Amino acid sequence: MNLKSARHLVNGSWHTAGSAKDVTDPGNGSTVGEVAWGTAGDATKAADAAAEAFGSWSRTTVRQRADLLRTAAELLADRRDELAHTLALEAGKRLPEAQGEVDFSVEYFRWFAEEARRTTGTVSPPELQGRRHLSTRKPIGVALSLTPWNFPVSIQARKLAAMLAAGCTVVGRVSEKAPLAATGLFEVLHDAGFPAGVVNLVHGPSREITAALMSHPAVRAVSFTGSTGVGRQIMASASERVVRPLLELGGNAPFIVFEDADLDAAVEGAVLGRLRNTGQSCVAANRFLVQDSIAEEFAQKLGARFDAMSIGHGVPDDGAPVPDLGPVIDADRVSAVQALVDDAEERGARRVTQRTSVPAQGSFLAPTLLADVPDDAPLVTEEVFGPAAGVVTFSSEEEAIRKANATEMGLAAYVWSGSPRRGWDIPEQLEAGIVGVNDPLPSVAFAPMGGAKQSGLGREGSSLGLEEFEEVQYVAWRP
Ligand SMILES: NC(=O)c1ccc[n+]([C@@H]2O[C@H](COP(=O)([O-])OP(=O)(O)OC[C@H]3O[C@@H](n4cnc5c(N)ncnc54)[C@H](O)[C@@H]3O)[C@@H](O)[C@H]2O)c1
Ligand SMILES: O=CCCC(=O)O
Repeated sequence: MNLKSARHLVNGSWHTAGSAKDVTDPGNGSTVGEVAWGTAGDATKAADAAAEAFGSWSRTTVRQRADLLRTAAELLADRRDELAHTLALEAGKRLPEAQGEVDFSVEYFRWFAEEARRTTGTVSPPELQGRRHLSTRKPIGVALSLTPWNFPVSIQARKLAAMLAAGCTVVGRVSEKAPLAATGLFEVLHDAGFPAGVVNLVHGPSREITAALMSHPAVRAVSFTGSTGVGRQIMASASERVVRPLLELGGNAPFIVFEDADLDAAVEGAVLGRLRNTGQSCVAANRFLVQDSIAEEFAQKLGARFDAMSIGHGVPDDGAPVPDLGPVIDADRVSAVQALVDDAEERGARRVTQRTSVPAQGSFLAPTLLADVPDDAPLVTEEVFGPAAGVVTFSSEEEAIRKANATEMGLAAYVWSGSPRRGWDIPEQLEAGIVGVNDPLPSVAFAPMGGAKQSGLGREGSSLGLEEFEEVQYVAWRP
């Protein structure tokens, strides 16, 4: 595999048209590779290739598609360590988390290899003698897979596996901040034997490439993961040609802890829920809503856990232990998170964590917990996307639910309680697409992933993820 150079894949051939940009290791600022920097013309060629391949690929049997997806899963698993190493370097991940991301990506290819065979339709009983009513599911057309840097491999895998299982051909674009391992994923698909033109990839300036792809007449679906702001722009441009949008956007997950929770388990859940991927996860626990009777104890225990974490490069030299926390993606992310913390302190929030020192080289932040955070502080009203969070208190279930839902975002939410009734009742009242009950890591390939409100439209994974790339055709038949 060539994991130093993110190239374009068009009609089965790799090339590096255009100039190139460096890809940087957030853990020390060194260059780890380069990404080809194409143009709108390259994007159009990729969409042309996908359009040309659609006719034959959409008519392959589900058995053929399932077999290829299974081969891709096996090849991806074989290349796991190589891919994870590059992924850890370019995205600033801890090596075990990068390995976990590739393993998770394998699951999507396995799952959709199985789901491909279940694209069944219905036959409805007729109301008049002799008539027949059938509905079938067909691939929608050329689909676009546009993804961010935080989970660059697994988010592409979640989209590509579903699109290919449905019988769509694909053009992908990945974030220039972490394009190498994601390009390695496309290489896996190429090497697994997907025919030329079925899977294409183009790198380059986001607006120009996306505009060229969205205006291509064969493109019928766009699956975008990223910020809500860019998601709105994608949705507006999808409206021009009535392209079907699937949008996985920003979050602001409440992590609600009731006084009947196992407090130590809740604290451990909070560490994982907040600090997985150095806090840069769309489903991350963004703000802690804690019942007032246990709020101080929760904050002190969580603050102590944050302060005790080791911080460093995610791929340490010479067999040194992997640190508990890696860098964030770049200096802009450091400043954005720091600004939210500073602002909350100016509004009267109290710092619970003590540590401020971080490694001198690279984009690091000390994990930070604040208490007594006002309800309107951006630290709790906005997506932090980094290793900091605030504790807000509540005194009743009603107040917890009101505060949890007081956001335009609705991706994930977490509930910690020992009460089976709360485990059932509270999720029903939360405006979120995903709820973890005593579970800080809800994502699995076989369950639906997606958000309510401004966190997005549609679902990925599960059987619903396949339907996003299918058109239902109804046939009324008088034999
Ligand atoms: N809901 C989910 O499943 C999910 C998953 C991961 C990340 N996210 C969200 O993504 C955001 C962080 O990722 P990001 O900073 O890469 O997001 P982003 O929206 O800035 O970028 C996402 C992708 O879109 C491209 N892009 C940027 N501006 C564009 C434009 N004007 N037109 C077309 N493409 C454009 C980027 O190059 C990147 O590839 C967070 O808000 C996070 O919550 C959501
Ligand atoms: O950032 C969003 C993806 C998170 C996940 O897949 O669990």
